[in-house]
Amino acid sequence: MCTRSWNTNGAHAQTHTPTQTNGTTHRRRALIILNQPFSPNLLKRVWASSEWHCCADGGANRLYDVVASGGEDALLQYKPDLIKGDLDSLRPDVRESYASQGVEIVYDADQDSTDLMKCVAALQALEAASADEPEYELVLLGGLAGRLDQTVHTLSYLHKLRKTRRSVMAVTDDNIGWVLDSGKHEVHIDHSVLGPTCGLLPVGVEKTLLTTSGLRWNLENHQSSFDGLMSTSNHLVKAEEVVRIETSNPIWWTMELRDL
Ligand SMILES: Nc1ncnc2c1ncn2[C@@H]1O[C@H](COP(=O)(O)OP(=O)(O)OP(=O)(O)O)[C@@H](O)[C@H]1O
Ligand SMILES: Cc1ncc(C[n+]2csc(CCO)c2C)c(N)n1
Repeated sequence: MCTRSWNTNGAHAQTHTPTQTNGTTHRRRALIILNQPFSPNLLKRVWASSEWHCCADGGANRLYDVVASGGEDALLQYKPDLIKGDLDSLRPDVRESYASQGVEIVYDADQDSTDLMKCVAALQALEAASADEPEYELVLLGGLAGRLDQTVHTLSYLHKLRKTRRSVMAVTDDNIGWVLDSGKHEVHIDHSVLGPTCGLLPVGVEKTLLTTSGLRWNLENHQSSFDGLMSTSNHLVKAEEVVRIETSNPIWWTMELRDL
């Protein structure tokens, strides 16, 4: 059984059993900022709940533009740990500002992998260097809207990442979503932040059998496929704090995010 939620303190994703260190629950979260617009409120929330902050190439422009109006103090408060990519989108003024603050900027010329993949590789290297520490939960800021090829890349990449990472989610001003692996899931819903709409999207699988509770339109051992029934424009039910989903194959779960 996997349990997850998004609460008012920021992204809170939990799958399986959290690691216990000296009797206390220890989770750490990594944030990768992609090159897509986001509101200052959303940034505040996901930044505060993350320990490692990385910008994928032009994601650094987005961070800088949201933060720079707050002056030097804000720039220092929102200083990323790493900027990485082929750096064809990073603006010279942004590069200069972060370089002068001592931010690590890594150029990776590979044209067979995206800037998002390059940043995930950096996170994996960081984790490999402290193998006794628990894996980071990963939050992507952006990636679910904008260019269709990039958006489908996000869907595909997270579908593949489920095999090697326990917890990855993508958040934008309008949506939050992640891949539910085959099995049973509980999603704890904070209705002040999430809804009203949600979707169960069988992308990357031929078909799946779905059983749900807590939704306006529930399914009972019902086949869903890209070619057949897709549960889009479904609704979270206000009276229900938990949505339960059983799926025979991996699917994308998405929820609408209310204005923060
Ligand atoms: N229009 C978009 N829609 C959705 N996601 C995007 C979009 N543009 C960029 N991204 C995400 O932000 C990351 C950084 O993007 P950036 O614009 O800096 O580089 P890019 O050259 O467009 O992307 P890449 O080099 O990865 O193909 C991308 O890897 C992708 O995950
Ligand atoms: C079959 C195939 N299609 C597209 C690309 C292009 N591409 C994919 S990732 C990437 C990096 C962008 O920073 C680029 C240019 C490729 N290499 N191979």
